[in-house]
Amino acid sequence: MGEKNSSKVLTTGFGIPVGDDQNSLTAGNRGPVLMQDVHLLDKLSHFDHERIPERVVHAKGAGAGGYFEVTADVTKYTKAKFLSEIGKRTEVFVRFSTVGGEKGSADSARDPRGFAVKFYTEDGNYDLVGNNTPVFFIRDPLKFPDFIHTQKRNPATNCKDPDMFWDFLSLTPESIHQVTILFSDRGTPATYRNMNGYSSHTYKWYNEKGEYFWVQYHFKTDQGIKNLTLEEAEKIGGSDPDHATRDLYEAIKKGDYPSWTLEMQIMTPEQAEDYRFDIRDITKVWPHGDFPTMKIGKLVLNRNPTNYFAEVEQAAFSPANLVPGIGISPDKMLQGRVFSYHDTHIHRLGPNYNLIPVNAPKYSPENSYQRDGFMRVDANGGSGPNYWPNSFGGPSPDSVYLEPPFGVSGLAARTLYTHPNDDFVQAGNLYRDVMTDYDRENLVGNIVSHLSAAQKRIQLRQTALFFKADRDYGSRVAKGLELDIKEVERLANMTNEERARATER
Ligand code: HEM
Repeated sequence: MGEKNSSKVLTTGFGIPVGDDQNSLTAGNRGPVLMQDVHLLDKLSHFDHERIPERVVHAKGAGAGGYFEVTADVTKYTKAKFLSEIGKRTEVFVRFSTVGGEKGSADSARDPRGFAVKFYTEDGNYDLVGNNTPVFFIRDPLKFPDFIHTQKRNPATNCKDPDMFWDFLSLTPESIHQVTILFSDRGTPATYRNMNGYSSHTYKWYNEKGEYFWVQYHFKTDQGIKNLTLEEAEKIGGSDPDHATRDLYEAIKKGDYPSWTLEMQIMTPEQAEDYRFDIRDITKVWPHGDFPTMKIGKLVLNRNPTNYFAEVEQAAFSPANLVPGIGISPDKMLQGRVFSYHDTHIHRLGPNYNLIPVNAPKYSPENSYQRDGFMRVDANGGSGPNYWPNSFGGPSPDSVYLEPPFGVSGLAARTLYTHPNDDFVQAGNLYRDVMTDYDRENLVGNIVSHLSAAQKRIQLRQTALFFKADRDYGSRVAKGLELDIKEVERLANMTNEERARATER
């Protein structure tokens, strides 16, 4: 198998040759075992400590290596070096995932899919940690832990719970756009190769002159979008729960390398100011009619990991890993995310997780004054200075890498989010204008099949939201659930607070 055992003599973890790996050291041929069987103790102890915490979300996933190639000149928008010329290639590592399930859960689950890309650039690692959906359920990071709790298991039964799932979503009307995508067949992609990836958030690009732009990333699959129907997903979930993981591995193994075309939406700050949708609101898209996409590159996956744990399980992505030329936007969800990933990686992998080969920069030296900590397994900065400023020739900051200054304003307060457009218009447009009759039929069927397991009052509250997005949409769900359509309409006409009160237990 591996190169490591090339000497062919089995050793302990400390390299000491082992004479017998089948029979413990015992007193007499039937035991008991002697405490001095250090090989047995070492082997059992290492096994006892094999598991690390799984990711709190996105625990089940598959990964692969490859490259990103630039196909258009974007230097007037960004000074990011890896995007600096047509034809330039950058090594990447990509991990796809489901969100709510555990590490052993089925790849076919109805769930958004994670689409995380690590670019190993000459200015350090840039992570774009997106999903296969252009929007999200919530727009405030304060809601994220509660939202995720409802997608996981009931604290008493330890089972998935449709009441929790729909209770939270129906009390969180801004989720309607993402819920509509999730319950379409796009909620169950056929494979990881057959789905798009999106930044979902708005990010900032800035150029050499210090001018900045708001951007959204769209990785469009070159394999074509393919989804599973509810029946297909349920069948595969039972018979082959790792189908998407295997599909990715097998395709790359046989040289059928999957690829995605990166298309960008780009907006000037002036255009953003009076734009009809809030560019900081991750529950909204920028309709392509307003901002057409521009093709700028190609992402190709052509290398399977040789060891899953080493590369995929230990991969640690973070929206905080940005390179000069790319910044975050004032989207408060994104602000929350730039804290959360580093924090969770320390819990999952330890404070030196940045030195694990899949996470370490490959094409720029790590020149920091960070030292020590658990599992600092490299030279730890050797004898060089461990503080700044110093006059011993240590690395120094260079202002050329600073992000240009940007303005922020406003009164600090915990205020209810308001914006002239409402949360239902884009979900309604998606239902009416983008979906086909077949899509709408499956959407309603998928919702009815899931929502029917929740309490009646929750069904009513959620169906009122579908109704607010589109009358036909809400009416068809109501019919499928055998709800009183008059009651649904009455709830739809209430404010969110009134609706919540009217449907309390
Ligand atoms: C405030 C909102 C959010 C918070 C606090 C949050 C937090 C987290 C955490 C703690 C992890 C586990 C990371 C690990 O253990 O390696 C994670 C994984 C992930 N999140 Fe989020 N998340 C948020 C929103 C989002 C959004 C909006 C997206 C997509 C646009 C997203 C995409 C991902 C992906 C793709 C992964 C898996 C990365 C991998 O493959 O290792 N998350 N998130």
